[in-house]
Amino acid sequence: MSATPPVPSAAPGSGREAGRSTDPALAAGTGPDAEVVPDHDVRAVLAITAFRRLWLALALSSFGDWLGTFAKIGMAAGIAGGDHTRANLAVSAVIILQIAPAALLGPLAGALADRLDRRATMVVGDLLRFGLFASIPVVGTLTWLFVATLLIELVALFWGPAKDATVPNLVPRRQLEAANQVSLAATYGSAPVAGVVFIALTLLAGVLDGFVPALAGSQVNLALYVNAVTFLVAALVVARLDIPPRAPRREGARTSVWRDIVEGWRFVGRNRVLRGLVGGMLGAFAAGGVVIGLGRSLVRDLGAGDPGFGVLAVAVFSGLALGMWTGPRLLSGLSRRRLFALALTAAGGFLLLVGLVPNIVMAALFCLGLGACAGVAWVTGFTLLGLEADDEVRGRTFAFVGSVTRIVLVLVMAAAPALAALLGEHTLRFTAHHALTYNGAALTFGLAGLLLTAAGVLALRSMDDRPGTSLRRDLQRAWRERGRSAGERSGARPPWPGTFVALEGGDGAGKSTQARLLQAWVHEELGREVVLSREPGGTVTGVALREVLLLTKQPLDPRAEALLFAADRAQHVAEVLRPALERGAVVVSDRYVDSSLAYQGAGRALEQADVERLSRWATQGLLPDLTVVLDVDPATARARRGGDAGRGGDDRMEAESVAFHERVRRQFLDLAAREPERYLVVDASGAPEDVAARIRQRLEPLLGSSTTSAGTGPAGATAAPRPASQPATGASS
Ligand SMILES: Nc1ncnc2c1ncn2[C@@H]1O[C@H](COP(=O)(O)OP(=O)(O)O)[C@@H](O)[C@H]1O
Ligand SMILES: Cc1cn([C@H]2C[C@H](O)[C@@H](COP(=O)(O)OP(=O)(O)O)O2)c(=O)[nH]c1=O
Repeated sequence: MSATPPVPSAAPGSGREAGRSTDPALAAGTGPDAEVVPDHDVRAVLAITAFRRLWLALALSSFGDWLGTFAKIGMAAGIAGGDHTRANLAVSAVIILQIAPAALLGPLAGALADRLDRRATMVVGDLLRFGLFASIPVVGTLTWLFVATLLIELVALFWGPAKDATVPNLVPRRQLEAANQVSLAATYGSAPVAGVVFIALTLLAGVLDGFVPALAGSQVNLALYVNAVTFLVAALVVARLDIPPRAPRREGARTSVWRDIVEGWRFVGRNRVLRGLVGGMLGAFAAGGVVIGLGRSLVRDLGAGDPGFGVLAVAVFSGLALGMWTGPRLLSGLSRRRLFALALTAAGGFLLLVGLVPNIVMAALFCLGLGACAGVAWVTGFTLLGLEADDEVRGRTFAFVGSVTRIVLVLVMAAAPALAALLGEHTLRFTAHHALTYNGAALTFGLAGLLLTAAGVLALRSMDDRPGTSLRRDLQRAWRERGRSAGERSGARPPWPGTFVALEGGDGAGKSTQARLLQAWVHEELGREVVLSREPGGTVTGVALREVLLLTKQPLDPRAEALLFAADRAQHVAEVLRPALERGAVVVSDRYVDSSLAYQGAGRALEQADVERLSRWATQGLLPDLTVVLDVDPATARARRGGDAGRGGDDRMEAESVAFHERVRRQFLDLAAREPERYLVVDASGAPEDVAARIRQRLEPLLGSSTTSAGTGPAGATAAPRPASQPATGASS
């Protein structure tokens, strides 16, 4: 099965590939907050022709799969006739047949598929599915629908691993995660499209079947034919694909599938976090089983037919896609474990509402929320699974989770209609004229909602990584920082008591002058410990690097230059900034990360993302609480430098062209414009005291809120440890 339902092992870039990754950028994380810095540029990964084609084929097949699923469910219910129970059973049977093969034979088929030629496997697989889907309406019996469903899924069992295994051969490892994201978008994003197309086709078929005999009999025939054609097109696309030869497989990897499964099971059992994760995922899949198994029945009880079912399916899958795509970015600052558990709990709440509110429009809205929360849970759970599972057992863990979640799904789908029948219809009477009647399907939905909420709470209990920190405060903070880029996200600072201010701007803008004024104010007026430092050269090692960077007469390659600035910064953070912040000091740094982004990124025209990544790595994501950009035109700055007797002649940077310094200035302003809440731009052409007053005005609330920290008070205030070089004394150059 390749698209329905969302199961971890179905996606490219899942454990098997991730497990093989040796890219330090991808393998960096071992905990949920560990920094993973893959290249997320979606356009760049789709620019790889071979991957784009495979992706297109995946999108087509997924679209076909979803359309086929809706059509088969519709057809099963239609053939089964008006009897409620029979229709439910037929729908369940279709879905069980669709999922069971992967649950039971997934790992085995994966191992077999690895021995076949991948392109041939995919092409033959798509052709077979074309034939099978087309045959369903031609034969038109319930039995053949079941048989064809089973066969289609068996084919998909081989197609999926062939496709999954191909992706890492087409895409550099660094871009695997982006490839994963666009593949997910294709797999799940095609669901709402398929839902809309399904509705359109069923409505259209109603009009057409008078004219075209092949469409008569069932409204869903047209959908099945369209679906068959998508597989034909996908086969043609893959046939033209240029797949590089395969890397030899590790010996032993194909020995015993059974042992692999057992090992995966043991590993999960031993690890508290994985237990929470897998438990939560099972809860989510169980709830999914209820939705799929009883969705149609619920819709019917709400008085809507096939189109109504389509609407709810569109809502769920739109939400799913939305949640997967935007959710993790939206609350990027929140611990992933907490996000996972919260998303599960919220999904449970929505499910409960779907069951409780007997209105199709409200149900569609709640389904959207349900889908979105489930999408967030899916992506975070999936990522956590990859990060938590040790490299060598990761593939097996994914295989295990993939199989177990499917089995749970199947069992619940089979049990849900029975439970619904058992629960039967109940009427809540409020007054003589007001009453609400719930039938078994709605009650089962409500029950599943409660169970999912409980699963979320239990998951949080078992894997919370911030015990003692209020969840509400964490959420508020994450909400304030929502939508920041990956770079900024990892900059969410650990809760150290100090305050970090960086001063940025061109050479001669007045940074050193302002740093001294700031130091005096914080120390004398606020009575807090101040650490004044600078880059490059804030440490003994840094002073040596500074010599090379600014004074060398030898040519220095821009990349070497960027690396040396980053080396200086790494030492600076480790030796000066971090300890001071941990102590609770106010740290003022004359230049920081933004200087690299401006001088090496914009000035030297190195790739912005590379410079950013380098700095992030060097600083372990530490960003200032406030960055002050002293803005002045390069000519004025040059004139000031010329008038500064303490300086020697221009250094390597200062000697650069006017255009270079213009680019640097523009970049500082652009960076500030992107995040106004973390930046202050001051027109630095005014008098030093005016500039200082403006900075103080902005800093006052920031420093006021953290004056309770260690190291405050007059006694400790004078002991402002300096970095090895004493940048505060004299001009900084
Ligand atoms: N606002 C200002 N107006 C005029 N001159 C200034 C101002 N700020 C600083 N200067 C002078 O400009 C020169 C460079 O200042 P400095 O603080 O060393 O800049 P930077 O650290 O940004 O290179 C010094 O001679 C300083 O006295
Ligand atoms: C920190 C940093 C500085 N630089 C440059 C900017 C400055 O020209 C030089 C540091 O010189 P410095 O004399 O400390 O600055 P200023 O002239 O403003 O007082 O190094 C970079 O190019 N990248 C960086 O990451």
